[in-house]
Amino acid sequence: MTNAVVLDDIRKSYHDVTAVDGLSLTIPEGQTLALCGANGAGKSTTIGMLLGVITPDSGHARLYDRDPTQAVQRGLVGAMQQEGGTPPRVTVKELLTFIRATYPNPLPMAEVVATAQIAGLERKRVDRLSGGQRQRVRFAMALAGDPRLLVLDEPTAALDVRARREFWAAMRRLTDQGKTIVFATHYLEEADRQADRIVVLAEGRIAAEGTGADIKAAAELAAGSPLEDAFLALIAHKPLP
Ligand SMILES: Nc1ncnc2c1ncn2[C@@H]1O[C@H](COP(=O)(O)OP(=O)(O)OP(=O)(O)O)[C@@H](O)[C@H]1O
Repeated sequence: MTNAVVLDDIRKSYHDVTAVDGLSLTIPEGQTLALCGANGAGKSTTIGMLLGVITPDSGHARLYDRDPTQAVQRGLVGAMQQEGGTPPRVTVKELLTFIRATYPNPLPMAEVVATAQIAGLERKRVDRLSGGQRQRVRFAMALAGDPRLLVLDEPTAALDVRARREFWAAMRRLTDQGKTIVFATHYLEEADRQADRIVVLAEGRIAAEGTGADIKAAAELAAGSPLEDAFLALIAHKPLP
């Protein structure tokens, strides 16, 4: 089986803060993986190293058995990081046209627009969108190259209830096509419902992983308990950042 992602003992510190502390993770192609953890647990730093935008102090990340930067350049990966990434003064359509042109086999514009639910926004300036609209445009940017792997840092954070529901319906269509998806979230019910596998990070390490039921078992809770209870039990001894 092809592995989309291999993280091998990656570490990253910022001065005296250890953001990621020897994390190893293999994600087979086609899997949907949720990365959960408290503020400061190391999710975004892990995603940054996975994408090759943050260099690990030690260990290494491989995507499709390549260097992450090379995999990104080949259009194998589409990413939506937490903030920024949209230039001012261009329209949504101009931005997506430009991005699609940088990929060898981009997704047809109509499919990008439909999947990211941005119909009607194409002529708007990117810097005049609402938070939720901008988030959907950033999702469209991640989709534009028709990547095999989508890496999404808190993709539903600014979405309203309907947009969130439609986002997950679109994600299910993508997983049905065999895409691999890695997403970070604070919404544990979303992780439980949408992911094949949940990884709980605490202080830059994997505190528990598996299905929602596995996470509850790791926290020694009954299967019917809310995942949030398991999560809080697993990170209970960690101080607030
Ligand atoms: N560029 C940086 N410079 C200094 N410290 C950093 C930097 N980036 C992250 N950190 C620190 O590393 C730790 C992990 O941060 P990271 O952003 O990976 O966490 P996170 O799990 O994504 O948090 P959140 O849920 O709040 O987005 C935190 O203590 C953070 O303050």
